[in-house]
Amino acid sequence: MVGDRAIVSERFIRWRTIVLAQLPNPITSPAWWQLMNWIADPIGFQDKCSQKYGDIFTMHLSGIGSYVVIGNPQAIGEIFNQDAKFDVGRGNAIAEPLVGRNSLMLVDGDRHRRERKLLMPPFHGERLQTYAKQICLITKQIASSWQVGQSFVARTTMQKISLEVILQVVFGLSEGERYQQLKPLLTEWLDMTDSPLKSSMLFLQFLQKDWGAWSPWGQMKQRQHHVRALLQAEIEERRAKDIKGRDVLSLMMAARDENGQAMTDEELKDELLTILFAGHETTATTLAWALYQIHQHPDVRDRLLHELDSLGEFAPMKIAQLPYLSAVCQETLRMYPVIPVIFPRITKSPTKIAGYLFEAQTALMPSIYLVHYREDLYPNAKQFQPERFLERQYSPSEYLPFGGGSRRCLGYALAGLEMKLVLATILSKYQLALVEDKPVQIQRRGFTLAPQGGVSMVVSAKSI
Ligand code: HEM
Repeated sequence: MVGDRAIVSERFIRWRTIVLAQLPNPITSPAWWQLMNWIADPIGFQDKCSQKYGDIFTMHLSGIGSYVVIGNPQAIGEIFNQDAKFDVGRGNAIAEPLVGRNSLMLVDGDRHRRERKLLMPPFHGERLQTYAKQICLITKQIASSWQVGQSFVARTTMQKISLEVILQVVFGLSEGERYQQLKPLLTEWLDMTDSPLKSSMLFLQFLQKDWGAWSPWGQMKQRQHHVRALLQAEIEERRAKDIKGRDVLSLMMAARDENGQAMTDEELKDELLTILFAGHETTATTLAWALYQIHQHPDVRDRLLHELDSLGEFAPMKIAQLPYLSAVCQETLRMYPVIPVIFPRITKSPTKIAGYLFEAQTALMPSIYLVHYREDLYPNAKQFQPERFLERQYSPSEYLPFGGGSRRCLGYALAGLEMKLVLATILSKYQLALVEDKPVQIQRRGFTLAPQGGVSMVVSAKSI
């Protein structure tokens, strides 16, 4: 028996070696070790691998699969330019337990094009202007409880703001019993993966066992069930009362595809959860990093305040156009990609990228982190220098915080607007300071990367 097992495992190792040998620069450490590193420290792991193997290498994550990690902008440009040659949705199956199988993130081909067409309008163009005032108001309301001398955790407060934005702007909920139930429930649900250890249940299938309310996965499923039931009740009530709001859910319910088909209730719920997961933590975390960097650099803060003052009035859409504020947000997104890699692109047929011919079914994973820290593109890449975005234009494959091609983040315009308006509202009313002088480290939080400890801040002064 032992001999049989040895032969089988030897065959497996030989097979894996052949498969990996066809992919560029395979990492040689065991697959389980690579998975542990990927979960615990995806940034340090990528740093070490790129130093050893260059800007294109292959990692093998035990139980998940092999990925060709790409930190080379030319190669990424080739991928973006050949969108139709790749599937993306099926590579995101890992997110299905959270967002549901109809999620935009999980579908491909015509289905993806249809869903994107239905979902795009509420997040772009004039629609955005209607959300601007709401975002400023939400920020003012949440910050109004701050007292001088009071400390707070920036990420937690930014999460309150971004959750409220999603609830009001997307779900159309700002009061009532359903809103009161959903708010704490969503926070508890999202906080279930707030450390690398807790995040491992998203990556390790053997932890995804529902053994009732005492098991972490059981609790996860229970909360999900509860959230979905509340969303279903909201959809049914709106339909029964023919309520037509200006929020994204109302627009989604009214949208029809080219065949006159509306979205089903399951699709509506899956897309709401997709927007919640994709849009809320990402924006909150980036805002926390922005506050951290702005308060580490008094010159940046002074220049921002000067720019805001020069406007005279507090006009949201003018704020959104301010060049230095925009550069501060861009530099924050460069240094702290909340999602370190974009969605894997899976070749549908043999495809040539960067001189390599990849067989069908190869997963290519462009790395935002590796590109954003290239010294040839961003000199002194470890330093926060917003000016670089005023001095130079970067191509879509050199600067990709929101991914690219046909899968580019659906909410990039909303996220950009929200970041600028929240920062402008807070900076013009409050003087804040960092509680600690030491550097804040990056830590995994679910599928995202966040500041360890969340960035502790204190309110030093308020202006009326
Ligand atoms: C700072 C905030 C945000 C960052 C850094 C971010 C980043 C990203 C990235 C890197 C992708 C993958 C794109 C690719 O593979 O090419 C993505 C996809 C996506 N994002 Fe965002 N995002 C943010 C905010 C938002 C917001 C506010 C929403 C919704 C309102 C949103 C909704 C989505 C959706 C639905 C997708 C999937 C798109 C598709 O598959 O077609 N994101 N995002």
